[in-house]
Amino acid sequence: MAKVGVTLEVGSDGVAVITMRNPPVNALAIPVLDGLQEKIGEAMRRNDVKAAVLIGQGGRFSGGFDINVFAKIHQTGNLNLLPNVSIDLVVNTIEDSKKPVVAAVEGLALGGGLELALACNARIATSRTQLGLPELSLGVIPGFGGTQRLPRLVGLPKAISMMLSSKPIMSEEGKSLGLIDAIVPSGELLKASCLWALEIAGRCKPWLRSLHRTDKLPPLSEGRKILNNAREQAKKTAKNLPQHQACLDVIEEGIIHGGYSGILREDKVFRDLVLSDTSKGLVHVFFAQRATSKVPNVTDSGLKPRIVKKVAVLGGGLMGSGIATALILGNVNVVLKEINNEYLLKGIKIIEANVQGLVSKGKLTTVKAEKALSMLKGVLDYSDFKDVDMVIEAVIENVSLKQSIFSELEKVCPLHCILATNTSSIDLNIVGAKTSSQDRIVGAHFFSPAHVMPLLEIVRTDRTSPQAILDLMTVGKVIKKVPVVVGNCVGFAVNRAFFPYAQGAHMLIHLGVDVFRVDQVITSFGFPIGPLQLADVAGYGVSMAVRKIFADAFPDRIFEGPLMELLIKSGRYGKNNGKGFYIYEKGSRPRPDPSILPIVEESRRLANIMPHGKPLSVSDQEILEMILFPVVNESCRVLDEGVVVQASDLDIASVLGMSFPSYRGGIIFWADMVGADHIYKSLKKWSELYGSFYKPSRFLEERASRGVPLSAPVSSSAASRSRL
Ligand SMILES: C[C@H](O)CC(=O)SCCNC(=O)CCNC(=O)[C@H](O)C(C)(C)COP(=O)(O)OP(=O)(O)OC[C@H]1O[C@@H](n2cnc3c(N)ncnc32)[C@H](O)[C@@H]1OP(=O)(O)O
Repeated sequence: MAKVGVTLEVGSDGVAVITMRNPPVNALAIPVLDGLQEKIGEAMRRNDVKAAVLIGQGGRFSGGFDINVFAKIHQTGNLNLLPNVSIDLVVNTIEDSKKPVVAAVEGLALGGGLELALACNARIATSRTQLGLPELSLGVIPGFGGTQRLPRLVGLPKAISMMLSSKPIMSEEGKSLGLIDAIVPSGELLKASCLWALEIAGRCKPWLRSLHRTDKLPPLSEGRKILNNAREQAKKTAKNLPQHQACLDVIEEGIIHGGYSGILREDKVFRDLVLSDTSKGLVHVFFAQRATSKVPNVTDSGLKPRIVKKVAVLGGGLMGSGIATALILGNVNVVLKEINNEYLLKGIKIIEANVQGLVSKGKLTTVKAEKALSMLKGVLDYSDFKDVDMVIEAVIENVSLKQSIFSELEKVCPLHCILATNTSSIDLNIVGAKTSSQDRIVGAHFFSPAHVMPLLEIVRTDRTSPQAILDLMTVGKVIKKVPVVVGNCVGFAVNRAFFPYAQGAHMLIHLGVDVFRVDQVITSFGFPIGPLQLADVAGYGVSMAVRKIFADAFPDRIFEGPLMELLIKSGRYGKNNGKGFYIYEKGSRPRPDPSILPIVEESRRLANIMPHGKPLSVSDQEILEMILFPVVNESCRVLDEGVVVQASDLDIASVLGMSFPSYRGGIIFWADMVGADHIYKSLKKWSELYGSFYKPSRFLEERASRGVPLSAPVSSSAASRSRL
């Protein structure tokens, strides 16, 4: 039996059981869709069939249309690869069939998977089954009729919220909304669904066609009001994303002109959106994120991850407490060690506040919060370290302190214990220099706030064992992070690639560009905050320390304007002391602080880099490029040195660690969309005008001259320099 396809089996009760098979999630690949057309058609023609049940193999109904098809269309531009499903299969073959079809839904029904179920005459589900239409998160809208049938089953407001948020609901909620007809235990799903289908055929249960229903739809004027509110909301929350407004327009079409008309419009808009840059970026991110789980010589080496039950966190500062919070929320026992009672209590308080914050936002129940906090133990010595499986050190960035901690850890922890450090800047070989456990030493670089930011950069040296990496990757996944394995270098992948980000902003300010315009351009591009507000949030002390590290490592390409020093001298440290580029007041959005301008003027005067002493006149596009192209340039060096396994890892790291807009696909994907040639020529021009900060890297120059995308794998000679 082929691994991918559809089977039909007719039972003695006269019910045809039609099973979709495409492990692991029964994605609706073309052979599955063809198989459905064929087998459902056959069931409708056969005289021994009274009704049909649609089910997915292996406890999962379907994860939706095969996203690989989108990727193929993005590569080729060939829209003909999209099958005609919405009318031929979903309306004509399923919904308008002469015999009832019931969906037996287990595990998950997402996207096209749920849309098939919506077209069936009833839906029977197991408990805790995920139901959702996440298409907008891929830059498209539902394309198998979901925009029309979901509002008709659950009502307009709920349908809009499910589609615009892309978040699934559970079958229990689906039952209360009328999306699901009954919830049954897993072992009884097929039997109950067959019975339901027979009862519809026998007219003991209503024979409902979702597209024909209107009972849950509001009157036209109310519907328009709901849609207009959603449009206004989406303008704020989904800036730059065409699929949100398009989805609302398509829903409206169906409310005004009827479901079938809505289906036709949906099909057209769906096809237009598949080719949008947004869809290209988001589909790339979907696969890139999954590709981070495949690390050569680690995940393919046959090793099994060991269970990590207990982790010690050293240091209860902001990072240590955030890491401890993430661990206890993931059901991992944590021992938090500090050097004195005062610091320990401070750390525990931060953790409690982190957990409480999630409860207040409705993201965690009180019961789960209590359970999480019960997994935390504060200590002042190493006696509890004798049975820990992993230690994550998160003390201040001080080489000799870290070295002495690691040599101590080697003595007090069991032999299998992984010794991880959260350093963001110190070479791991130096951290572990005074131990003989280099194989167990690994970087666990979390991003602040560690219990919120999804990226976990796992830093390996040439001596870190594959087992230690695999175990840390597994812990990362348990605590719902996305682990990206990177090589050991100054700043690792993310901070290294983005070190020119703040400096690019400072360069522009000193060239005479308005401070707040810089942030505005960057937020219009899609970052949540600009580089100057980011400096406020991180604190100027941190910015100065980071700049020093990079200035030492890469003196040839650093821009050091005097602005930060002047700000600190005038008593400004950023958001922490309430004095930054912006004014921060509780309950309102940060406002630009005009009192910063004389300091900026003074800094410009001291730096004296404005051409002919006059402020540079630039467009918003140039501002964007003068900040992001240097980041692309440094990213090229990261690729050239083999710091990441593949270019797409840097995309994911930039999205999850730096909040680069996901719909632009990540830093390298975006750069390839812009074109290496344009980036190279721009940097070259600016390097001649403004100095070596902009000097194009060898890698960029080579790719641009050969017309090879930056994302293409590095050559074998470069791969031999890999740090992985
Ligand atoms: C016309 C329609 O309206 C359009 C659509 O239906 S678009 C598709 C809508 N569906 C989605 O967006 C769901 C996408 N998938 C997911 O969110 C998650 O994979 C999931 C919740 C289904 C399962 O998650 P999880 O168990 O963690 O497994 P995960 O690692 O993500 O996926 C397992 C494998 O299935 C693949 N996969 C999952 N959904 C897929 C899909 N819809 N198409 C193709 N492959 C898919 C993944 O790429 C991964 O492959 P890999 O092992 O080779 O890396």
